[in-house]
Amino acid sequence: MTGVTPILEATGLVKRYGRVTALDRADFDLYPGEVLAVIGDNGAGKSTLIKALSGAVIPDQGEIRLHGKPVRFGNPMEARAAGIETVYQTLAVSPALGIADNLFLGREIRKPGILGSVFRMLDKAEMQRQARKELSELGLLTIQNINQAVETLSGGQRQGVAVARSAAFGSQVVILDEPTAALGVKESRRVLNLIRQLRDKGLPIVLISHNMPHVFEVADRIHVHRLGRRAAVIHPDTHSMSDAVAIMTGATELGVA
Ligand SMILES: Nc1ncnc2c1ncn2[C@@H]1O[C@H](COP(=O)(O)OP(=O)(O)OP(=O)(O)O)[C@@H](O)[C@H]1O
Repeated sequence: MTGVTPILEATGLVKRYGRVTALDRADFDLYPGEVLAVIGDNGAGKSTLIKALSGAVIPDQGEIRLHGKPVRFGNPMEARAAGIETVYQTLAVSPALGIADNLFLGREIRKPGILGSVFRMLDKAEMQRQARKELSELGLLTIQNINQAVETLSGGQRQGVAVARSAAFGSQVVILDEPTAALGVKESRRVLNLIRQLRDKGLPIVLISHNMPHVFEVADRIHVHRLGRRAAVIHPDTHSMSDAVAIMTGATELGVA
């Protein structure tokens, strides 16, 4: 993609944990409007890369650029404020809260005027209205009751709420960490459709996954991580799953950036 500035880009990221080098001069780029999958063997450094991009880990060396401008995130809140939303498989939502509450967690809408500014009263009706709108735009309104506790939802619906939450707030980039790992076939399908919908709405997505068929189904490009760095970027239409596995395991160095 020559001539197009990546939305999110990293060069030469290094992160050491004692004697372990989790990131060893890793590069990364994400372009507008794409689903980029990140794959790699266990321990290859995928999580550390994603944590560095989302402010959860501060790299020892290297540079991260958002819209071409260097950024330094001291913590995940700073990355989020800059528009990088990360949905972790486990920490996606607060189970005991309702759907609308989950969507607005940490960004609650207050009532207008003095009720909100002084008495900090929440505008529940407005939050429910926006939650309903967001979920129906994403085709998730099979969920009947917007105040239903998230713990009563299915795994796929929960993931949907988490993804909707990340998509709802003017995000620039959404990072999904193993979104289908705990889901059944039907629920995985819904989440994959959701990923496509978000991409079609113009939101670029980073998808970390061990599930090759899912990766090959939705990704526009595939970043293959090996031994702490990007070993190759491949395309699902020109490379096979066995090419991907061969690069992951070091059996071949084939691949194009
Ligand atoms: N907090 C930490 N302290 C010490 N070592 C760590 C820490 N986090 C990651 N590592 C090490 O860094 C290397 C890369 O780990 P990372 O979790 O990034 O890999 P991964 O590709 O995400 O693996 P998996 O697919 O198994 O989740 C591993 O050797 C791991 O043991």
